[in-house]
Amino acid sequence: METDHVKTPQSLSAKFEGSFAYLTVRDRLPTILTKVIDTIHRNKNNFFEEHGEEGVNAEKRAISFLSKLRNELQTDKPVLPLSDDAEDTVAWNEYMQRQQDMMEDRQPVSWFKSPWLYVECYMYRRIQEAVWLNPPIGDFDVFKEGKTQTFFESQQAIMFLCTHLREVLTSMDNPNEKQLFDHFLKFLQVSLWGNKCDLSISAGQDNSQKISPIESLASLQRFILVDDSDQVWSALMTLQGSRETEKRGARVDLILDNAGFELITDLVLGDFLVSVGLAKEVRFHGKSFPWFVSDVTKKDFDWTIRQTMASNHKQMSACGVQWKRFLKEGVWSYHDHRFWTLPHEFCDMPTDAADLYTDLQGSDLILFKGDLNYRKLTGDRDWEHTVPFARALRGFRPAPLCSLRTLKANVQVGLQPGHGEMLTSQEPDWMTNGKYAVVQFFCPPREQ
Ligand SMILES: O=P(O)(O)OC[C@@]1(O)O[C@H](CO)[C@@H](O)[C@@H]1O
Ligand SMILES: [Mn+2]
Repeated sequence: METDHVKTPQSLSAKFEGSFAYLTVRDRLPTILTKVIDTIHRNKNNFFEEHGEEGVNAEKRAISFLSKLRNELQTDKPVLPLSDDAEDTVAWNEYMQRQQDMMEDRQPVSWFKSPWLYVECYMYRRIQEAVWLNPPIGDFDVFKEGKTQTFFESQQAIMFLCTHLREVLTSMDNPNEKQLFDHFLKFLQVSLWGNKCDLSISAGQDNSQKISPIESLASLQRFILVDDSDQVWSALMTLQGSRETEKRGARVDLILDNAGFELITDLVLGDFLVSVGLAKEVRFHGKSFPWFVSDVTKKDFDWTIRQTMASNHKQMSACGVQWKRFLKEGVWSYHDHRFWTLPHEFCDMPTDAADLYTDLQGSDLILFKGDLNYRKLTGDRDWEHTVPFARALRGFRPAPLCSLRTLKANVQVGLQPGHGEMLTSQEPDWMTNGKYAVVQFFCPPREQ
């Protein structure tokens, strides 16, 4: 639904030589494929132990499939239809046709000529195809090792955060609105910066782990380019006391991004919201297969809660126990939908995943974590920086929503005139260096 006078710009693409999209497709994606191949190879003995010769054959076939894929990418071959028969195969192949229909001069859809968002998502789906086509290793998560490692590397920061949360919750006896808001802001910002990288915010660079993630927030404030936190707060506050008969608080949907430290920051935020009555329900949405290296799947979600429960650190394990209880009581729930691992822009959701859109319409606040979700919200297009966020959403308006995102791709809307230009002149890579962030909110207008 195009309601505004601003024309929808073209998609970012590797066809623009030298662009961030181009460099990603040329350098980053083949490197990721090489690492995946290496991971599968290193697990050869495990596959043999579990499945005998069949496991080794599966390993060989998957590696040969992925090497071929890497070659197709590097030589800009036409993108191929998927050949497995998963739940989403038809949707992917239809989308490829849609891309084909948009190509100029009937050129084939290919890695360096088609939209970056599409080809990058497609690569992760092809990696999964390699696994699914080889049933003995069909359950293998090629990114699991990395996700586990980042979780263990950020133990110190996780302990700080869990301790802080438990202290806040036990010390808050009848807090006033101002106190509640201050704490809310902190947990929201920790979740925001959790997206910066998978290591801890406080001590990612060295290993000293002296500063708590909470203490670093003040110094990071100036890097938040758009901060609509007060509107997020208002969205939550309108639900306070407005439903006398129901339990107080909002239904919050948290569209997760990465596992490791970021997931912990999201769980801590979800815990805070529910524990202080700002939310009556938190629904976490993850991916249904391994995606973009570090994204959360159901297995990662469950594993993280189990690990947290099993910690020797008292406050950390107390958090894990509480989280398990929230899930058991249904106050928290985990959901996945195949749409989150399709290449579509979110404005396609009403037509291409109507059930998910209807589901999200029941939310009081949707929090979208991370860079890829921002790219999908805005269609990964070459927008002017001053275009309003509402315009870039192009009719995607299921409920009040907010993007919590550190900038790692060159799309940014909703800035004040001149702001983007100033940043470009001072720091040409401000959109991709992960230093900056946005808390960008949109509320659909009320029905007449
Ligand atoms: O969504 P996330 O985890 O914040 O970031 C995903 C990401 O690392 O992958 C893409 C680059 O290949 C970019 O969208 C972004 O930099
Ligand atoms: Mn991610």
